Parts: sequence; C-alpha cells; structure tokens
Amino acid sequence: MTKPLTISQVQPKLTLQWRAYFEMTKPKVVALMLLTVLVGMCLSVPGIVPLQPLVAGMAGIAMMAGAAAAFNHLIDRKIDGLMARTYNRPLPKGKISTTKAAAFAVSLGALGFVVLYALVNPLTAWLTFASLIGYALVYTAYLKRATSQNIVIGGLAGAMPPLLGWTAITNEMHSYALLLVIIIFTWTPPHFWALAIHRRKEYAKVDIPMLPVTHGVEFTKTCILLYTILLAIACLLPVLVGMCGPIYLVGSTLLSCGFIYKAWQLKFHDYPELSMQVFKFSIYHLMVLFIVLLVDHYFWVNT
Ligand code: HEM
Ligand SMILES: CC(C)=CCC/C(C)=C/CC/C(C)=C/COP(=O)(O)OP(=O)(O)O
Repeated sequence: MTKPLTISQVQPKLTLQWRAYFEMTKPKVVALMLLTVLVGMCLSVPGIVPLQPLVAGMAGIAMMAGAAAAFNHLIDRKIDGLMARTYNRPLPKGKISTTKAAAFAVSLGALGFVVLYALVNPLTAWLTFASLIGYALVYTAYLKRATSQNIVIGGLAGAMPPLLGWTAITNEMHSYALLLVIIIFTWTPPHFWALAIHRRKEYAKVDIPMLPVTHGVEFTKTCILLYTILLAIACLLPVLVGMCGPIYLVGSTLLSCGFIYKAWQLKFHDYPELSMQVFKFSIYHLMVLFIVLLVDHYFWVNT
C-alpha cells in the first residue's frame, strides 16, 4: 500500500510548481516593461494619474505580457532544451507538462484581456492582445526561424508597453507615446544582438538564423554601433517636439554617449567579455532612461 503524502512533502512540490509557472512569465523582462508602462501612464496626463486604470492597466498588461512569455516557452521548448542558456527552463526540464503550460498561458492571457477590457478600455485590451500575438506567434513561431531581421521586426511587440500605458489612461493614441515606442524599438537590436554574439554557437546549433550566425560577428558589431547612434537620435526626439525638458536632455544624452561608447569598444576592441557588458548596459540604459523621463515630467514639465 502506498503511504499518503505528508504536508512537509507536498509543500516543497507546490512551491516548486509555483516557481516554475512564475519563471515561464519571464518576470524580470516583464518588470522592466511595466516600468515603461508606468512611465507611459504618468506622461499621458499633466497631474496625478487616476488610480483605477493605473492598477487595472498594470495588472492586465502584466498578465498578458507574462502569458506571451509563457507561449514563447511553450513554442520554443525543443530548442530551449538544446541550448546551454535555456536547457534548465521548466518545460525542457519536465517540471511542467505542455498541456499545463498551454492552459496556464491561455488562462493568464484571457484573464489579462478581460481585466483590460472591463476595467480599463477596449482600445488597450486590443492593442495588448496585438502585442501578445506579435511576440508569441509572429516573432516566436515564425520570424525567429525565418529571417536574421527577426528581432528587428518582432521588437515592435516588445516596444509597445509605453503606448499601452498611455492608452490605458487616456483611451487614445498620442504621437508622444509613439516616440517612446520608437525609442524601445531602436534599443532592441543592440540589446539582443550583443547577447546573440555571446551565444552565437548555441543559436547555430539549433538552426536559428540570428544575425551573428548568418552575417558574422563583425557585421553584427557594426549593426550594433549603428543602432546605438540611431537610438541616440531617437532619444532626442522627445526634446525636439517639446515633450521633455532639460533634465531628460542631459540624462538621455549621457546614457546615449555611454551606450555608443560601449558599442564602439565592442566593435574596435577584441575582448570576449565586451558583448555581455553591452547586453547588461542596455538593460540599465533603458531602465535609467525611463526613470529620467519620469523625473523630468514631474520636476520640469509640470513646473
Ligand atoms: C524582440 C525583442 C527582444 C528580444 C529578442 C530580447 C531578448 C532577450 C534575451 C534572449 C534575454 C535573455 C538573456 C538571458 O537569459 O541571460 C533578454 C533579457 C532581458 N531583456 Fe530582452 N529582449 C527583447 C526585448 C526586451 C524588452 C522590450 C525589454 C524591456 C522593456 C527587455 C528586457 C530584458 C531584461 C530586463 C532582461 C534580463 C532578464 C534576466 O536577467 O533574467 N527585453 N532579452
Ligand atoms: C503583451 C506584451 C506587452 C507582450 C510582450 C511580450 C514579451 C514578454 C516580450 C519580451 C521580449 C523577449 C524577452 C524576447 C526574447 O525572446 P527569445 O525567444 O528570443 O529569447 P529566449 O531564448 O530567452 O526565450
């Protein structure tokens, strides 16, 4: 006869399951996206942001972005199991079955959609749904395996969060919000290609046509440098149209100089650790840039 499980045996199993589901939502990526959502919300109105659409908007967008990430885990489970960076993920490790992962992704996405539709507005719900489809289906299931421009085109889905935040509060698309989308859109290629240089052998092994695999490391480094220059120009646009003030101008210029400097080092110095340094820098760059946007908004634009 099999012995019944004791509470002390069940508890760790439940905790492990919970952690595995949480990991599928790519929490750190979604956390940075939520910062850009919040900034989109704050910049959309001159004064205090109304609390109800702020809370419901953040919750709904977080759920749908987490669901998109879970779909990515599900669709990529086979190649993830073959790469050193990702073999330990819940699906290749067998911590969660494909059926449960699919049920989780669908329920989380549906719940997020209902929250946005019912408590925020239909415009934000549909735009977030389009981002989910853009990342989970267009990028993951198709572009990723089809072209070396995969992340340039697919990056549009990941760039949407500030616009989603903006529409959650105002129920309309504003050209200022599109400038924030353009900034994340031009930031994505240097962010990802730096990592792809470091992991190029793994991508080649699973036949994923990332730029360093198809066009070589030197060409990718040139593209990274050019995109950091393009990003610096994109970061100036909010000042040129009068959306942001001097605090943002100084902060974003320093960040742009830092990013171009790191990309220049990557292109013209041959230290293997530089690619991961550029990748890490990109994350701090975007985080600080959006914090500076917020500080500028409350300390300059409103004065
Ligand atoms: C299509 C667009 C994008 C691609 C292909 C991409 C790719 C990646 C990859 C492969 C990693 C994993 C690195 C690792 O496992 O060590 C990563 C990490 C990260 N990405 Fe992106 N990314 C994209 C867009 C974004 C966006 C829009 C944001 C935020 C607004 C973002 C924020 C982050 C953060 C915070 C991490 C670090 C996560 C961690 O440390 O666990 N990414 N990105
Ligand atoms: C609704 C909404 C706002 C959607 C946005 C979805 C989202 C979480 C985008 C993140 C972009 C990202 C981490 C791409 C990496 O995928 P990858 O498959 O190239 O990397 P991996 O190998 O680490 O999985």
